[in-house]
Amino acid sequence: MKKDVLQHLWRLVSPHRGRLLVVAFITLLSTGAALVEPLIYREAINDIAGLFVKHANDKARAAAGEELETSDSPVEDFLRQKIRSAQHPDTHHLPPPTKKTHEKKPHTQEHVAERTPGEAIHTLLYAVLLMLGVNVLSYILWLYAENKKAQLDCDIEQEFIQGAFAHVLRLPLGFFGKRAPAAIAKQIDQSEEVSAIVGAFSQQILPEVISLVGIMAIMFYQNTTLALISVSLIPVYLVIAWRSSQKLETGLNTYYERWEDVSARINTALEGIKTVKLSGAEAREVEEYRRISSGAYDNYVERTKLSNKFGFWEGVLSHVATAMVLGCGGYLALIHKLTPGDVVMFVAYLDRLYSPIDELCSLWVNTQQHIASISRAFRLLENKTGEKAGKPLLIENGRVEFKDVSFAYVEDHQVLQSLCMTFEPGKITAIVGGSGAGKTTAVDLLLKLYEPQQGEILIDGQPLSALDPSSLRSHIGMVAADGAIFRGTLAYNLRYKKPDVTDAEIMKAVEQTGLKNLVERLPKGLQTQIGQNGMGLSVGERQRVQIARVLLSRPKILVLDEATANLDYNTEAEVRHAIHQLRSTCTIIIIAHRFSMVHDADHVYVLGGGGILEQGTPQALTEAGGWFAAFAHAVEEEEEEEEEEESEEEEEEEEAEESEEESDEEESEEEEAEEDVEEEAEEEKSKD
Ligand SMILES: Nc1ncnc2c1ncn2[C@@H]1O[C@H](COP(=O)(O)OP(=O)(O)OP(=O)(O)O)[C@@H](O)[C@H]1O
Repeated sequence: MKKDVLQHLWRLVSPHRGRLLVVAFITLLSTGAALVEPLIYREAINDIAGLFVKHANDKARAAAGEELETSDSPVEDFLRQKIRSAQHPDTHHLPPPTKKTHEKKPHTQEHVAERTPGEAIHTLLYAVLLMLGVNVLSYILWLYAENKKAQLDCDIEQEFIQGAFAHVLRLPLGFFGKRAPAAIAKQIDQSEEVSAIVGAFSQQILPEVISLVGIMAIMFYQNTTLALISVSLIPVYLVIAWRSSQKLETGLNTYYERWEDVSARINTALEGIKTVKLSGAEAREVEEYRRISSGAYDNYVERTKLSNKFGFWEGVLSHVATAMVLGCGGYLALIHKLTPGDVVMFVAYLDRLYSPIDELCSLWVNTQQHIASISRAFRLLENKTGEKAGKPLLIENGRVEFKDVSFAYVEDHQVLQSLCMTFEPGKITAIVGGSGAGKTTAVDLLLKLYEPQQGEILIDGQPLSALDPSSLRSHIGMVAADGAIFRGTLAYNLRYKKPDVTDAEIMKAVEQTGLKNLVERLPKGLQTQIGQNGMGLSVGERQRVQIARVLLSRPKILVLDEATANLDYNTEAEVRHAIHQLRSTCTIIIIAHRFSMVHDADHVYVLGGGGILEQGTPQALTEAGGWFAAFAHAVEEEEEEEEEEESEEEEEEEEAEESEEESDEEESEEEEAEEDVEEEAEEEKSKD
């Protein structure tokens, strides 16, 4: 086990060491029964054996005409008489016992002392009561320790997962591009492993070691020869256990990685369920799952087989040891070197001796596995690339300045090169350019999602590198085409960036973004549950929810990255109107492929080749006849076509409605005429 993993483990449990020790101590007390029980067996069995010894001696004494012992107790005499007549029906003619009192001597290892039936019954009764008492007490203590441990488990587990989750959330965005979210989630969620490790520390290692030492001490104290025989196979046992742990430890990292891949695969398919269905890829996804999971299952079966193989040899050894103790113990009892109670006691201890060794060995193997799994989470914690805290942003106007900013995601592909841009407060600045020109990258740098390799970005003169990311982001509202809608109510989603906004504020933002109809249509209005990724909302509605969310946060800097790409022109006009209302209090940055979104901007930057191709007002750029002019021309034509299509559709709809109304009117006229005819006919009938 590596030193750093031990350090992590210690850091995990050390704040709770007091409670851990309490659980360990109570568990230790509860295992005390295991130490006491064989001693009770010995006393009970030796006293019962003493009964037979006494009976044999009594018979010999009677044959020799000696006086038989008796007691003052009538119960004792009755039992004695009962046993004698049950064992020897022909001895009823024996003379009644005289008043010679019995003297109770202790058993020694060489011989079993005589016991009267009363004494044997007495011991048996005490043994039964003592065993019951000890076991019930031990069970109560165990229960208490279990409950304490469950609470401790939850606390440590929660602390650990919470810490890992918080740490991962602070890692830079680049980290999340490398691994599937489900695999990261599995790496964070180490609940089973934490619980097992806490259990090992609190309930297993210490109590098992102490009971092992206690059992050995008692065995050696009772009989060195038999104790030596009992422990003679332990070294072989330990070698097997050590080899088993070595073999099972190898490849653990790959093993856990495979299971993470399995989770990631299922999750990815479920997240993209619509694409899976539309591509008819259900069977392929299942086959892919089968391929990935087969490797993980094969590995699991291999490990289980290996573990069972070693388990088999460990079991054989403990049975051989029991047989040896029984054989040698029986022989020693035969030659009067041990009492039968001693032999039974040793066999009972032997069972308890191998059980903690077995427990400790499998604990070692299991703990290795749990630690291998948990150290994957520790590795996440060791990732120190997390966002560093900094000074809070003291925002005044929200002026943004890019000063010679260069950035590359990977070597050999410079996305931005010495980029200089200024975004003035109270103005709308647009960034346009071809696909892959670096527009989104530029605003991601402004949001501190990535750090530029060169240059500096300033907000109201404060360099971004010195600012706290959370403070910075709290002043910037960003609407992106791929923004998330979370599972929860519509109100929860709207409040996500600013949880304390009032219902009235929400309703205002809802109106500004054209969401009013949606809210009225939904069964529970703002309290309607929205599915994962906005399931249940149209794409345009999802985008409007995000725009409303950002408007509610009243940002000083507003960034719209393709925010209206999925809106029709009427809704886009509504949103544009809402955005323009913020103009006086906000620095607005718009990235768009639609001319309608940028034609009334105050300034436009055209990005390309890592830098600025053109800049100026939309009018100046259109007249200059460069990239922007071509863009404006092409997009205008497209937009006009789309607008025409939309207006044609609207006209058609209106016409259809009108014709429906007309036909309705005609129908109602016909119905009225029919009703009149029917009425007239009835009137004529009644006259007749
Ligand atoms: N996480 C990433 N890792 C590596 N390369 C990336 C990453 N994100 C973007 N890129 C690359 O950086 C370049 C700029 O991407 P960016 O998204 O900023 O372009 P864009 O101008 O916003 O494009 P579009 O208009 O298509 O959205 C592209 O070549 C893209 O492939």
